[in-house]
Amino acid sequence: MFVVATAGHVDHGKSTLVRALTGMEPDRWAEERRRGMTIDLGFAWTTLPSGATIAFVDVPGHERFVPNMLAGVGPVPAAMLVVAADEGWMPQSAEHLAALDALGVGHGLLVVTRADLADPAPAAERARAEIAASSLGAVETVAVSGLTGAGLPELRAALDRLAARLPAPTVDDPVRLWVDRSFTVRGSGTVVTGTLGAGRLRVGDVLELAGAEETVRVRGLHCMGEARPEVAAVARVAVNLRGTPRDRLGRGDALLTPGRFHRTDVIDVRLTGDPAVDLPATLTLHVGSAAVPVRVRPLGADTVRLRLARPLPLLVGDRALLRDPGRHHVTGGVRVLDVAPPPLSRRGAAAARATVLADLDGRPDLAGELRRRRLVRVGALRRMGVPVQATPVAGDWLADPAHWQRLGEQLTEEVGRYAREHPLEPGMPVDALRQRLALPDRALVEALIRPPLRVHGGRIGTPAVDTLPEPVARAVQRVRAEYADRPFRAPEADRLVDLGLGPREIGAAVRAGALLRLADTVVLLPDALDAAVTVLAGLPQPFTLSAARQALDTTRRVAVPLLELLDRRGATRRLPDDARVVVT
Ligand SMILES: Nc1nc2c(ncn2[C@@H]2O[C@H](COP(=O)(O)OP(=O)(O)OP(=O)(O)O)[C@@H](O)[C@H]2O)c(=O)[nH]1
Repeated sequence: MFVVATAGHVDHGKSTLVRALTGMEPDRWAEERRRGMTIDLGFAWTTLPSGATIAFVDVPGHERFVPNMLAGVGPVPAAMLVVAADEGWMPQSAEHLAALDALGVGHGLLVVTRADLADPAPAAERARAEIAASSLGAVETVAVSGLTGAGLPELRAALDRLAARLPAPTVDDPVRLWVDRSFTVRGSGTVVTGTLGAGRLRVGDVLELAGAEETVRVRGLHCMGEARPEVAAVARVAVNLRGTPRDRLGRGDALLTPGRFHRTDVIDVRLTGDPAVDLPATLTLHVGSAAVPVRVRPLGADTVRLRLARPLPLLVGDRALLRDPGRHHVTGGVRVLDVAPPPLSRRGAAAARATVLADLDGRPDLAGELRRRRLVRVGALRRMGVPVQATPVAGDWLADPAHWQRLGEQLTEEVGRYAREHPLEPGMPVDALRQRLALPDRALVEALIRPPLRVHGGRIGTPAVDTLPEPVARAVQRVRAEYADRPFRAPEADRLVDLGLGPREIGAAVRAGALLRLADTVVLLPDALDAAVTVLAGLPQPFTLSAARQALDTTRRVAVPLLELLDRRGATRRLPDDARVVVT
C-alpha cells in the first residue's frame, strides 16, 4: 500500500477527484456535505492497475482549516497537488505547496482538475513552475475531469509510477503512529487512526502514548476496512484500543514503540528554505499530526532553539513546519538537529551553540553525536533517532573513541598521583576515581582499567602491590615514596632493610613484579625501565656508559646492569666500540 495526501485550493476538486478514483466518499461529516466543503481529513482507498493499493488522505483546502490539512500531510510521504483548470494557481495552492516544501515532501504529482471547464495547459504551466522550485521538484502532470472521468486512467497510471518511485518503507523501525482521528465504535471502544510511515503493528502489541507516559494494548487493527492481525508500513491504519478512554488521546498524540523515543520540549533546529530574518517569538510547530505552540530563541544565522508547550516524541532529522497562526501564514520548515540540547545558561553559550549547530545537518550521525556527547547510553541515542552500530565500552554506554582514550590516560595519571600521595594505601578507591573523572557509572571506571592496573578490594592499583603480603606491599610503597624523584638510584642493602625489605621480602616483591632485580642487591621499581629508555632516547646517539650514567643521575652499580638488561630486552643495542643506541 502507499499513501498520498491531496493538497490544493478550496473547491478545486480534491474530494471529487478522490471520489472518482475510489468510489468512496471522503467527506464524512454531515456539515461538510451540507457546506460542500472539506473541513477535516477524509480517507479513501483503491487498487491501481499494477495491483498496488493506494490510500488517499483528503485534506481541506480552505485557509481556516490549514492546521487540519497539516495534520493530514505531516506523516504522509507523497502528495497530489490539485489545481483547477478554470481558476489556476490560487493562494491556498501556494500555502499548501509551501507546507509540503517545508515538510520536505519529495514525491508527488500535479493534477489539473475541472479540465472540462477550461484549457488545462495555462494552469498546468504556472503550477509546474511553482512546484519545480519546491522540495517536490519536477512532477508529472495529469489533466482530469472528476465529473466526466476524462484523464482518470492516465492518472491511475501516473499514480502507479509515483508508487514505484517511493522509497521502500522501513518496516523494522520503531513505530511512531501520529493519531489523526480518535472516536468510539459501539461494542469496540476507542479507535484511533493514522498513517503508519514506518514499522509494523500487530494485534497484542503494547505501545506507549506519547502524551501520557502510559502504555496501551492493541486490541484490533483495521486496514482498508478489513480486520488484520498485522499491518506493516506504509499504511493507513485504525487501531482499536479498547479499555483506553477516548479522552485520553486525540489528534496530535502518537502511539510509540515503548522505550524507543525521546520526549522532548526543547529542540535545536535548522530553518529550511529562506530563514526569515525576524521570526516572531511565538509560533506553532506542526509535526506529524501535532500542532504545538513554541517559543523561538534565535541562535545562529539559520538555527533556533524551540521551547515546546508540551513534549513531543521527536527524532534528529525530523522535518516540521512553523506557522504563524495569527497571520495564517506558513513561516517555514525546520529540520530537527538536536532533541536533547544542552542548557544555555553560561554567558556566550548561545553563540557557542550556534557554532556547533552550524556543522549539523540533521542527519543522524553516530560519530558526531558521540563527539558531542562523549559518553551516552545506547538507549538514549536510539531514542533520539540515531542508528547505533557500535560496541558499548561498558554496559550500554557508548563513548567517543578520542574521549575514551583521554579518560584512560587520565585514569593512569590519577592512580599514579594517588599512589604518590598515599604511598601506604594499596591503590585508589574506585569511587574516588569515578568522581575525579566525573564518570556517571562505576562500570565505566572498571572498563577503563588496563593492565598492569587492576581492581582489587574496591581499589585500583598495580597487581604486584595488591597481591603482596601487606607488610611487603607497604615496604615497596615506602621505596616508591622515597625514590619518586630519583628513580634510577637503587637503595643500598641496609636502607632496604630499614625500609622493611630483607632478602626474603625482596624475593617476594621481585616474584610479584613489584620490584625489578638488576643484580644481587640492586633493585629498582619496575617502571624505571621504561623511564630509562625515555631518558636515553633523549641523548645524542650513540651514547657511552658514562653519558647514560649522568643522564640517569645514577651510579655505575645501577647503570651497568640496567643497560645490560635493556640490551637483553632489545630496547638498546651495544655497538662494537661499547657505545649504545636506543632501538626505535
Ligand atoms: N465541472 C467540473 N466540476 C468539478 C470537477 N471537480 C470538482 N468539481 C466541482 O467543484 C466543486 C468543488 O469540488 P470539491 O471536490 O468539493 O473540491 P475540494 O477541493 O475537495 O474542496 P475543499 O475540500 O473544500 O477544499 C464541486 O461543486 C464539484 O462538483 C470537475 O472535474 N469538473
